[in-house]
Amino acid sequence: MHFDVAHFFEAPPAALRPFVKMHGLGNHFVIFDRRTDRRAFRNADIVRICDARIGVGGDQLLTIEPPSPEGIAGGAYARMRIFNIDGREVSACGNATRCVAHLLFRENGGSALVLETGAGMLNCRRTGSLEVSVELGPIGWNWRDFPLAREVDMRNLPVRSGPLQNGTALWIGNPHAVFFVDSLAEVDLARHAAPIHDDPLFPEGVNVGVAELVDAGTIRLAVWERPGIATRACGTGACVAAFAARQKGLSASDRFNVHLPGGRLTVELQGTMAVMSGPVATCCAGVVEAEPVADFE
Ligand SMILES: N[C@H](CCC[C@H](N)C(=O)O)C(=O)O
Repeated sequence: MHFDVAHFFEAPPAALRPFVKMHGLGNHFVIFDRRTDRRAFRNADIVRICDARIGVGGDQLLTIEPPSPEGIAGGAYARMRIFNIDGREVSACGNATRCVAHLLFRENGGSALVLETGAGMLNCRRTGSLEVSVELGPIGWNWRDFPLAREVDMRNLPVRSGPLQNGTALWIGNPHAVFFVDSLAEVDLARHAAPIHDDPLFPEGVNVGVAELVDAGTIRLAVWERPGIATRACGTGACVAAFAARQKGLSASDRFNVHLPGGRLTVELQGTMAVMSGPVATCCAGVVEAEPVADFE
C-alpha cells in the first residue's frame, strides 16, 4: 500500500495541515506550527479536530506562533495560543505550556525558554528528557479578572452543589473555582461540578477543581474544565489547588504533590508564583484536513 499520508484524503494537499499530538498526564493537545504556515483554523475545524471520533482528539488545540513585539521585548522564543474544544480561545493551560516548551527544546536544543501566552511570559525549564517545569502566576483573586457577574467574597463563593461548598476563586491566567472536600471518591464530578461551571456568577464559565487534602503536602484533585469536560489532568488547576490549601490555612507547606486521574504533578509555591513540574509525552504526528482560511490576528 502506498503510505503517503496525503494519499488517504480526498482534500487537496493545501487543505492538509501537519500536527503533532502530545499529552501531559493524559491532558492531550493537538499542536500546529503557525510560524511555518500562517493560515488560521475555523471554529468548526477546531471542534472536529479535538473530537477523537471524527478528528484527532484533544482537550485543546494549540498553535505555535511567532512572538509578538511585546513577546520579543520580553525575550520570548515563541508564542502559544490555546483553543478549547468549542473553538473558543483561552489564555492559559499549564500542561499545554509544558508540552509546547518540550517541542521547542527539541527544536533549539536549549533547556530554558520564555513562552509568550495569554497568561503572560512564562519561564519554562527542561528538567529531564521528558520532564518540563513552568513558572505560572502571579495567582490573583480580583473578581473583575474572571469576570464574575457581581462582586463576591472570592474566598467563600456563594455557590454550592452537593458536597462542593465554600469554594475559592483564583486566577492564574485563567479562572478557577477550587472546592475542598473530605473525600474526592464521594464526588461525582460531572454531576456536582457542572452546575458550578454553569452558574450565572461565571458568565464566561470557570474551571472547577475538587480537591482533597491527603496530608500537608499531598492533594488529590479532579478538574471539570471549561467548557465542561473532565480532563485527566489540569496544570493550572494543580497550582491553584495548592495555593488555595495555603490561603485557606489548611496547609503551611510550599511544596505539593498533586495527584490527578492521569498521574502526579509537583507544585512549588513561591509567594503568588507556582512552579509546576511533570512529564510530557508525544502521542502521534500526522496530517489533518482543515479548510484553508486566510491569516488573522
Ligand atoms: N488543562 C489546562 C487548563 C486548560 C484551561 C481551559 N480549560 C480554560 O478554559 O481555562 C491546564 O493544564 O492548565
